Amino acid sequence: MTKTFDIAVFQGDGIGPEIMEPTVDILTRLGSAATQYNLTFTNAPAGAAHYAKTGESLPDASMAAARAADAILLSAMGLPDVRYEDGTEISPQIDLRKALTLFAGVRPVTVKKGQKTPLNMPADREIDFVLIRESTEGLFHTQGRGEVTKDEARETLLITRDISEKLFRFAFDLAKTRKDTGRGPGKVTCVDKANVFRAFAFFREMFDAEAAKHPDLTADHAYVDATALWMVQKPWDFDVMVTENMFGDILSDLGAGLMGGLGVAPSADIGLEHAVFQPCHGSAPDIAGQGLANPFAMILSAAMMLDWMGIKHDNVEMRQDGERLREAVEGVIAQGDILTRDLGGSATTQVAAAAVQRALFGDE
Ligand SMILES: NC(=O)c1ccc[n+]([C@@H]2O[C@H](COP(=O)([O-])OP(=O)(O)OC[C@H]3O[C@@H](n4cnc5c(N)ncnc54)[C@H](O)[C@@H]3O)[C@@H](O)[C@H]2O)c1
Ligand SMILES: CC(C)[C@H](C(=O)O)[C@@H](O)C(=O)O
Ligand SMILES: [Mg+2]
Repeated sequence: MTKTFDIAVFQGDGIGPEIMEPTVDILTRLGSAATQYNLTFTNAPAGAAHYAKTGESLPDASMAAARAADAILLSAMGLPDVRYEDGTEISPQIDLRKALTLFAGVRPVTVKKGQKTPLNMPADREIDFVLIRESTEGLFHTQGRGEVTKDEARETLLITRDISEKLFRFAFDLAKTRKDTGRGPGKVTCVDKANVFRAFAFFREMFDAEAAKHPDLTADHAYVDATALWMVQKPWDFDVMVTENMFGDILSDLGAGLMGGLGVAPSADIGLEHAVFQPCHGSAPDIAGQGLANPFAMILSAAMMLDWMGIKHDNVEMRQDGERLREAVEGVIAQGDILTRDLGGSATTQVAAAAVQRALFGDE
């Protein structure tokens, strides 16, 4: 039986619409060819340009569309020159994460054998780990509400039991799935700064409590500064790592760097009910409107969306399509002759996306 799923689409700012359009084209084609599912799309205006025009960064109607949708696709939001009155940038993606309690920011880092990486990696090595960034609290708790006087500025880092327990359960479940499918050794690393901050000792305590429930998995701890070093020196040692919001924001860009750049770094912000799928990168105003944007991170985020919906709704075809889509992008990257400028090629956004369609559908 064919089931229809509605996707809320946040095209966002800068290169956002340029990478969203080919992604929605691919998803539409996959949905039309499928027999077990069909996709519809609801446009949800939001972001910095929308704020500049209307005074609203995340209109109620867009928030309602996000809540009503089966999944949410988001390209990138924010522009350096458009700011709220408090001086911070327009960032409705943070509001979405908080409003929909999307505590698990899932940011996979993979470098296949032979894929370009700035690391001098032994030929027999591959990188394959998942960084889970808590995405609703931590140092982002007072985002936009920090106290600033003439002589002092203050922000608060918040770690709660409720969110941490959900976060760690998610991390161990993911490690178990990866182990069961032969993808990883079944190890979760808690990345913190428990040597200095009581909040992180509390974080670690809750991690250890969840770890005790999973004797079949390995749990370890690493300080965030050492983790940055090891992500460069021996990234193949990680399986699932789980960390606070700000640490995860920074380390996930380092992870993107290992893969060759932000243009190939997908992500998913997942809660118990809802999820947003978006690249790790921003609106790239420096290259917007020139056809230079790499669409792969956005397309890979769409593949994560199919994975998530396929599991949630037990829709085998959708899961298979998620896998096929990811393999198509990986195939184009491995082939190496049709790449955008950030990966050393000269293909436009449209040409790179068309190569993925060819790999998927066998187009001429
Ligand atoms: N998730 C998001 O929506 C998100 C993430 C990060 C930054 N931002 C916002 O985006 C704006 C720009 O921020 P920034 O410049 O620090 O980060 P950015 O990620 O937009 O760009 C950083 C660098 O990476 C390049 N880049 C990014 N995505 C690319 C792609 N798909 N293809 C090719 N090159 C790509 C850019 O050209 C730039 O040189 C800011 O307003 C920021 O707040 C949004
Ligand atoms: C643009 C910004 C608000 C966002 C964040 O800090 O979470 C981005 O850097 C990300 O990694 O998704
Ligand atoms: Mg970031």
